[in-house]
Amino acid sequence: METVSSSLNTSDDSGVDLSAGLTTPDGSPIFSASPSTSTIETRFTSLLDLTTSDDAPSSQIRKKNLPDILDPATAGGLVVKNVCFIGAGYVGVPTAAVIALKNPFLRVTVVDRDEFRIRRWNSAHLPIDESGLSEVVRITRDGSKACSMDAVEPSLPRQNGGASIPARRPNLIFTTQTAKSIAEADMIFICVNTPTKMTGLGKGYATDMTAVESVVKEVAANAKTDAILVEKSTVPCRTAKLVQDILETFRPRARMQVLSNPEFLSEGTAVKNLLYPDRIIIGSSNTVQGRRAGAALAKLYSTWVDRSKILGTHVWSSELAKLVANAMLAQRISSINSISAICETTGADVHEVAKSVGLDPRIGSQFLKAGLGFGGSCFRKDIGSLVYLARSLGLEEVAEYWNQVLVINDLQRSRFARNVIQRLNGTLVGKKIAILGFAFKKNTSDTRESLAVDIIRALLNERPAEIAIFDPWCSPANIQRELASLGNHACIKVYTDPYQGCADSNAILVVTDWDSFRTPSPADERNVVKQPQKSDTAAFSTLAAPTQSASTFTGVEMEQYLPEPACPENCPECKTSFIGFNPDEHLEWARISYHMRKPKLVFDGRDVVDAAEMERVGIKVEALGRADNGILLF
Ligand SMILES: NC(=O)C1=CN([C@@H]2O[C@H](COP(=O)(O)OP(=O)(O)OC[C@H]3O[C@@H](n4cnc5c(N)ncnc54)[C@H](O)[C@@H]3O)[C@@H](O)[C@H]2O)C=CC1
Ligand SMILES: O=C(O)[C@H]1O[C@H](OP(=O)(O)OP(=O)(O)OC[C@H]2O[C@@H](n3ccc(=O)[nH]c3=O)[C@H](O)[C@@H]2O)[C@H](O)[C@@H](O)[C@@H]1O
Repeated sequence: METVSSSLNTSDDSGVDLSAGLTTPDGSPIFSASPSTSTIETRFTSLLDLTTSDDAPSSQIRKKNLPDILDPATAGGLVVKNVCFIGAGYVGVPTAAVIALKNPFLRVTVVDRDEFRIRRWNSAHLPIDESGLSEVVRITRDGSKACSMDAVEPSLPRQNGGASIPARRPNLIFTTQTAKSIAEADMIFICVNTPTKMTGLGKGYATDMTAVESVVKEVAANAKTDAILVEKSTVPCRTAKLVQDILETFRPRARMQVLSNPEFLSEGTAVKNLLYPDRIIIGSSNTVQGRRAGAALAKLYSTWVDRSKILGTHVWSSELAKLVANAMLAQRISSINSISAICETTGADVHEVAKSVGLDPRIGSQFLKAGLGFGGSCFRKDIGSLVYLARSLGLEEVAEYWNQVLVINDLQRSRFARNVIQRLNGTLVGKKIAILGFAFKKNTSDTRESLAVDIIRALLNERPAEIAIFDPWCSPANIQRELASLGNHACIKVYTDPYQGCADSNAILVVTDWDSFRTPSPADERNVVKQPQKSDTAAFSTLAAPTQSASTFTGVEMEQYLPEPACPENCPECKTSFIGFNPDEHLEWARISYHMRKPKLVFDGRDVVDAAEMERVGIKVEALGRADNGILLF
């Protein structure tokens, strides 16, 4: 990596007293043996060894104000020209694409061992559906033409009085050439998956570090000696030590720095979250080199993120903060879901309770939506990781506290399935059950940790005639793949037409909160636009600091786009492109009701249908978190 001259003092410049002993805020030695630490598993014992010579614990940093990570004195002079993202998934690509967009002179390479995925990222058929992502990828991967601002968005503020958007060269590359891409990079982001271990030590809780370990070995073998390695994947606290140890083992003379820079985006709003982040956390070791590396990363973000939102922390704090953020969000969901069970038998309405509680600004309204529990690829595994960490430290009560979030989460689906079976007279034999929604939440086609799978598993035991699945956005192939864990069941069918899927069903289960399943209301009409707005695409091109108002998109073909890569003859994706129901349309519930069989029940697991409206079309609704109509107390 190129280094330009810097005023950086090589002695410690953080204002932190590094001579102090390794102590916690209460003065006790960090991670000192507690009565139960003898049970700490060996893997964590080695991770907990804090005695690296160039490092200081975060407790010492906490005693003084953190230095501004973008302070020129901290920043040093590292020049980053090439970055490499390893892992072309939900995190790797949106993050790489937005960094490429906002740093047009940076060369951004995304590598993945999955050739199919990379081929699709290089095609007109992107493998991940995210609002605004195809626009950003087209501009950064293909470059763009100069074009007039007026053609794009007359109301957007002009830069330098100019009325045109300059052309851009491509600066985002997708490839399977891992070794070459790593070798060229000044900074390498690890964005590979970190699922839960399914076998062996810590199974069901501990993080499976196989992919991270394999990537770090590739970095050790191929990277520049002073490359910066960034943990973007969500990893257990103290992974940076593990990474550093692997680097030192396989590349003893290298001087690579390891940073933690966790990602907080949510699927469905990834581009928006990346363009307007709440915060950027950059964890580094408490050394001159560590802070310098952190500052080099902070500089990439500072091209569009206000420096007040870029927080430098110690690397362990950064790693742990990501797990804690997810655990606390999930904890709110389990908290309100635990109340939904009480509501169902008392006559209270959990959604009214949540609204009443959330109006207290100290509590806030977000993540208080009761439903079937949280799905998706991260909450479960990240809480599992936290539980495992606590257990490994001998903190059984802490582990149990967080584990309870998972227990309540599973309970929601089993309560829901049990209610379905009971309301259908305790038997599903000869009955058709339709499932509306397979994605783990609306506005994504991600089927990982779908809530539907647990429900279907429970229903299958009752030998239904058919379980029909419809989702407006998930491809039938992905749904089938996700169902493979249930084994072969001829009664499960996946439909691309909701009306066919629901025809002849005795009951319909609403499993995903898609707006299209809602009974329309005037409020819905006002909120239908979820597509990209012209102004944001314009902001992409001008590199103007985006305004908060330009936070949605409208998917208009922009005149600065260059043609997308042409598909080969017989392109498999052109043939199999999934064209389902338009997610912006509302289901016609009257039409569905007409073709249903008695007792025409809808079990609403997501609070999306209005019981009175449904009653009008002949459907009875059983809503999670609301009293059964028969149990009203007054
Ligand atoms: N999905 C999300 O919304 C968020 C995920 N995260 C974290 O980011 C990490 C990645 O998650 P996703 O992007 O969802 O996963 P993903 O499964 O979509 O993508 C991971 C990619 O890494 C590739 N990969 C695995 N091992 C590789 C290797 N040795 N060499 C090259 N490529 C390799 C896989 O082929 C895959 O394409 C995880 O740690 C996750 O917890 C963090 C925030 C949000
Ligand atoms: O680490 C990650 O992977 C990400 O996990 C979540 O993002 P995501 O899983 O994409 O989706 P969320 O919007 O958080 O929803 C997760 C699940 O909780 C459910 N949920 C959410 C909110 C709520 O009030 N109630 C509720 O049941 C959703 O339906 C969904 O099944 C976090 O919100 C992100 O900040 C984080 O970066």
